[in-house]
Amino acid sequence: MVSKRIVKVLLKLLRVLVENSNRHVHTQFSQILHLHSVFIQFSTLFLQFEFIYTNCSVNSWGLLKRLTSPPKAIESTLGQKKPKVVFVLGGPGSGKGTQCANIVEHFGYTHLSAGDLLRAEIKSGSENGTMIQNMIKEGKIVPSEVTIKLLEKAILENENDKFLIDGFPRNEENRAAFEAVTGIVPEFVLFFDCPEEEMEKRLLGRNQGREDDNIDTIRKRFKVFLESSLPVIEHYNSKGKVRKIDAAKPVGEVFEAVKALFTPVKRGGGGPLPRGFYVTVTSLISSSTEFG
Ligand SMILES: Nc1ncnc2c1ncn2[C@@H]1O[C@H](COP(=O)(O)OP(=O)(O)O)[C@@H](O)[C@H]1O
Ligand SMILES: Nc1ccn([C@@H]2O[C@H](COP(=O)(O)OP(=O)(O)O)[C@@H](O)[C@H]2O)c(=O)n1
Repeated sequence: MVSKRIVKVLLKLLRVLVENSNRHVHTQFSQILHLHSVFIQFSTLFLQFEFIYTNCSVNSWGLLKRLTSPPKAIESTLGQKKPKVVFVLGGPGSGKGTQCANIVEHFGYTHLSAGDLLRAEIKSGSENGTMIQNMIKEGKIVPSEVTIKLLEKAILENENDKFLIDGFPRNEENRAAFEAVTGIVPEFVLFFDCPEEEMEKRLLGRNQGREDDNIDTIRKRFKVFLESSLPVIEHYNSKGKVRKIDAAKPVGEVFEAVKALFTPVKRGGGGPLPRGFYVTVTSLISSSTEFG
């Protein structure tokens, strides 16, 4: 250790000074002796500090830095990464996951499905598992804190800087909390617009063994989508961020429309929803909902 070596060199120097002492040297010698004693005290303290934290398996320099710098907020961690984020929204069964897989393949994004992350959390046996499972069974939205933590971890663990966040934000609480905690503003919001009858048919035929793909839960999810998720799309529409896709078409045709949004030279296939735009998902309710 450097400090031990310095102490040894100093002691050697002192010995040489004592051996060759004369009157002139003697005055300097007492000053050096004083300095030496101060130095020894400091070194001892430093060695004790080093010993304690090495034995606590903590890097003392790292610990010092952590103690002297303010606690890092999630925002600053994600803020440093500055990921490019596209939110992928749409009703249950509108084809979000299907199209995300295509975008990943063609445009190098990483797909993060909020629903998949929550299902993985249940499987991992986490303490939140039972709560998440019950919420999903009821088609309810899991508290933002839980979902945001999972998203943040997934973003930070991945080296990519381009992410498709699928199925999030699903309500105003999701949206506001994500913005407040991460500081991330989406590049745009990809909105898959699909009528209820089509989504219901797709979900009942999805066959992925999902507990929530039964008619009772599907109806609850449609209701939650209308009441809680559409206002989020409306919010982003008012900021000119929504790119609407007609998701009732066959997979290939839907992807052609999606491609246009991700290909810079061909950009222009989407664009913000015009004021007074009516979405087909509003067949879920008796009257249409007006955006803008
Ligand atoms: N454009 C489409 N036309 C017909 N079926 C589709 C289309 N897009 C997706 N599907 C099918 O519908 C089901 C739901 O699609 P998925 O991508 O899982 O939707 P979401 O992620 O929005 O819930 C899947 O079985 C999928 O294969
Ligand atoms: N942001 C989110 C996303 C999903 N979820 C839960 O996960 C369920 C499934 O979401 P999903 O995105 O995988 O599936 P779809 O409903 O879009 O088909 C939702 O019905 C919610 O219960 C949530 O609570 N919060």
